[in-house]
Amino acid sequence: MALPARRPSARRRTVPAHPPLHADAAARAPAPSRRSTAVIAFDAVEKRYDVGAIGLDQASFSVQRGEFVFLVGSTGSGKSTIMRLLIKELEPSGGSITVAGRELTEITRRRVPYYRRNLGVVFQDFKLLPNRTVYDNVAYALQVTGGSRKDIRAKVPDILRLTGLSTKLHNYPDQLSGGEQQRVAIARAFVNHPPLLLADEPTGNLDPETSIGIMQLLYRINKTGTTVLVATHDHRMVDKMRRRVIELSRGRIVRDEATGAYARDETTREFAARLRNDPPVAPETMAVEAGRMTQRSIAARADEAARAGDADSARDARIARRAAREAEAEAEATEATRS
Ligand SMILES: Nc1ncnc2c1ncn2[C@@H]1O[C@H](COP(=O)(O)OP(=O)(O)OP(=O)(O)O)[C@@H](O)[C@H]1O
Repeated sequence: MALPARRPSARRRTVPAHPPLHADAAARAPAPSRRSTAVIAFDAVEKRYDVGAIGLDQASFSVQRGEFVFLVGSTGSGKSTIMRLLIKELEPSGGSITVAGRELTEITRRRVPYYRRNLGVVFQDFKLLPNRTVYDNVAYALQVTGGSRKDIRAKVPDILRLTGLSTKLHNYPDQLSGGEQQRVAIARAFVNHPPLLLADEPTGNLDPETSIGIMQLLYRINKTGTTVLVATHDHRMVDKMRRRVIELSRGRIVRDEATGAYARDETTREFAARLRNDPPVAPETMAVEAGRMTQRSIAARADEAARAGDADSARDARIARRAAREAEAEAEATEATRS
């Protein structure tokens, strides 16, 4: 696609918040069930591959609108299977999957493309069109969903600004860094402002500093109201983000917790700053060092931070204290079993 003649508008436009997700309005599938208000609901989902491998084993979870959720777990635990079921690249062997209350098995093959218009999907390997520029890669996502030229001219510069790519419009993918390529992939996934964004290992090929930028971008997108589901191996990032975590093991959900939900809304600038500064005592560090750290010193740290009015430090210390208590209890229980 040719670049529009006029230069992208310098006007700043905020990303619109989302209307409720309509999973497949155009697909004219049966009316949504009223039993769930969740954006995503997995109910006892089974996925068995042809060769007998278990992709998912009785997996049940739901995600509400506006949530930011991490899927974690070791290799082969079922994260990608969840993503592929959600984009209807795979069909479940049992159970029920609903997106915005609509049962996915009721969406016929023919209607799948319409359903997918409600999803933004980002992969580890970017999947950019190599012979198209940054601008055209993003514009293409609008073209295939019937976007008008006017629409494209209005939306593409906006999304490239949001993703920090305004100066790279004319570059081809092989003229970009890995982080920039992933930004293009995110821009492409988000240009239609889908209510649900799925990212499968979005930082898998990136260095830690670049990964922070990508997570910051996903966080910014989430702040516009988009529900974000990220499958990742990046535990460090997950711990730093302190968002909801669903952990899988051999296709089963073994943990689902809202780790460290924020007490207040952060700006993306504050969020990035916090990611770059290690918390005084990170939960992960605490788990490792629990044996060496006395509860008294942690409590003192919490009191000190609270007195100094540093809410973040106080909160980190509180989390650390709780982790220490749990780790000590666990250590005592292990010792008791051994003796
Ligand atoms: N196409 C397939 N055919 C057969 N088995 C498969 C297929 N895809 C996945 N599996 C199996 O299903 C299980 C779950 O795989 P899945 O790709 O969902 O795991 P994952 O958690 O995403 O792993 P990774 O972190 O390595 O990407 C694994 O045992 C895997 O070998």
